[in-house]
Amino acid sequence: MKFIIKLFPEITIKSKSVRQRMCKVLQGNIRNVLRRVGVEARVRNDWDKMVVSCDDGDAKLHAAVVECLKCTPGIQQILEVQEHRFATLHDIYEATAPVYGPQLADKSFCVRVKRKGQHEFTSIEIERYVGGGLNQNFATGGVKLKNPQMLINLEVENDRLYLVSAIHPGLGGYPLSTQEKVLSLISGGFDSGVSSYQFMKRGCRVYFCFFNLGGRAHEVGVKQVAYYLWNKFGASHRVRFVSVPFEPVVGEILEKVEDSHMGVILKRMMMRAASTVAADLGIEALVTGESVGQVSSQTLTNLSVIDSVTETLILRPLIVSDKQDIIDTARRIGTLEFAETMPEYCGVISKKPTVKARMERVLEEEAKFDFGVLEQVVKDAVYLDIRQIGEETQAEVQEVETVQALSVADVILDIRSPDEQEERPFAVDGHEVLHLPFYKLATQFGDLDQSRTYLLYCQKGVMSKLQALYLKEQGFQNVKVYRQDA
Ligand SMILES: Nc1ncnc2c1ncn2[C@@H]1O[C@H](COP(=O)(O)OP(=O)(O)OP(=O)(O)O)[C@@H](O)[C@H]1O
Repeated sequence: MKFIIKLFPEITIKSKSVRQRMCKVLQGNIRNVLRRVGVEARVRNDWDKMVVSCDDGDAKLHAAVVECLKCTPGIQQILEVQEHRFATLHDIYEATAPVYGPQLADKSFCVRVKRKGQHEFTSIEIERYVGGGLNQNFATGGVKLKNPQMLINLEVENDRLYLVSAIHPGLGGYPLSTQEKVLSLISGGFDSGVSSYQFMKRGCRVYFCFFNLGGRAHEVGVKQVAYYLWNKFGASHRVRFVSVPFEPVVGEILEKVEDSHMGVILKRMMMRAASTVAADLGIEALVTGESVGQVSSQTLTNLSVIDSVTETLILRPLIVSDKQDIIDTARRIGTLEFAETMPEYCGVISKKPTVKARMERVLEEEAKFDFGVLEQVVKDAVYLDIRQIGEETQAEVQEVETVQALSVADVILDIRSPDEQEERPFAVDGHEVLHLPFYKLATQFGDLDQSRTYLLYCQKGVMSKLQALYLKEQGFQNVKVYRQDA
């Protein structure tokens, strides 16, 4: 299969050398992400577009290739094409007729051509020639320029003809890693997932930093979101997931800091720790999901007090976004369901948080805080290669059996999101498959018939392992993981 990749529009205003560098990066990124789904692709750079050629086998793999390209930053549009060489106008018709002619029975149609290069004919002449030929030689429903039942898109460039069979919108943005790295403070809610995604789309390698405020389930959940985002939009490059065990800091704040200042001081502690982690990773900017006024304590005064704790640049891409827009983006990128069910583990919620923190007062409160505690948690931070999240889970859940063979009493529990279930229906011959999306497991697994054994199924086997671990922790022993290729 061949794909034409239309580059992000901003590339046209880049200098030749920047453009070359960005294209080279994108070429590599495309190869990398396709390799992850088992496809070795050739990527030809043609200045204003790229042509990706690969053997993508069956329909399932083809869909996986398209999905990868749709989620790769720096791509504006993806055209599925057949490539032909031609010399004359008639050659174009000859290549087009066998592909589209049989599909045109009784259908109105229209031919649209985009042309580049020196030719003896114009785009309109090609449209007329090919359209006329198809209309004469096949039993079509006639040419209709407005709202035809079938639109035939052709791209002509020098001596190459591309027959376009499908057009998919790309992500836009910049190719990943053409911009510098950032450290995203991720808490698993709607906001930090979206802010992380925005930086990936803009071409930054997004590393993740999570402050564990207490709660294994929260950490599992946040790891899931970070892994999901990386796997979907950023898998061309390795990044780290850093988990900082922040419970001792929370304890220290609860004990020593006056109630109204706890929130601001917790954030200042996070920024101090994140700056150290960032410096350690050679990263110059932190990203958060904060926006003005979202909660009463996210005032400009407080944000400014928070910022002053570090020289590291703090970026807040959602600063003026409306919550509904953030939620809509979360839904579009697939993080909504994670966020909706993320357990809240913040014990440091002031009953009456200050909206106008004063610096002197903050310093006074912080003077009571033992900074040795902060130093220690930063030392204890765990740095994971994000790919390890899958592997780590595997190691942690040794006691969760992964099975391939099914016994009659087993029930497969498909825990994928409803969208995914609809897109890629999953069935096993002669076996019962129940559907319970992962975000309902915590509340509804207990309602299932507990005399049965449930084999959790998801596409990649990562989520099912994490969830199996979680259920085991909740005391359910009747869970295993189901892999077709276990
Ligand atoms: N436990 C945490 N670990 C890492 N970052 C955090 C944590 N808690 C908060 N943050 C960062 O601070 C930002 C604001 O957090 P806050 O709790 O005030 O808002 P929020 O609405 O809960 O954010 P989100 O929707 O991203 O969870 C988050 O977007 C995130 O970037």
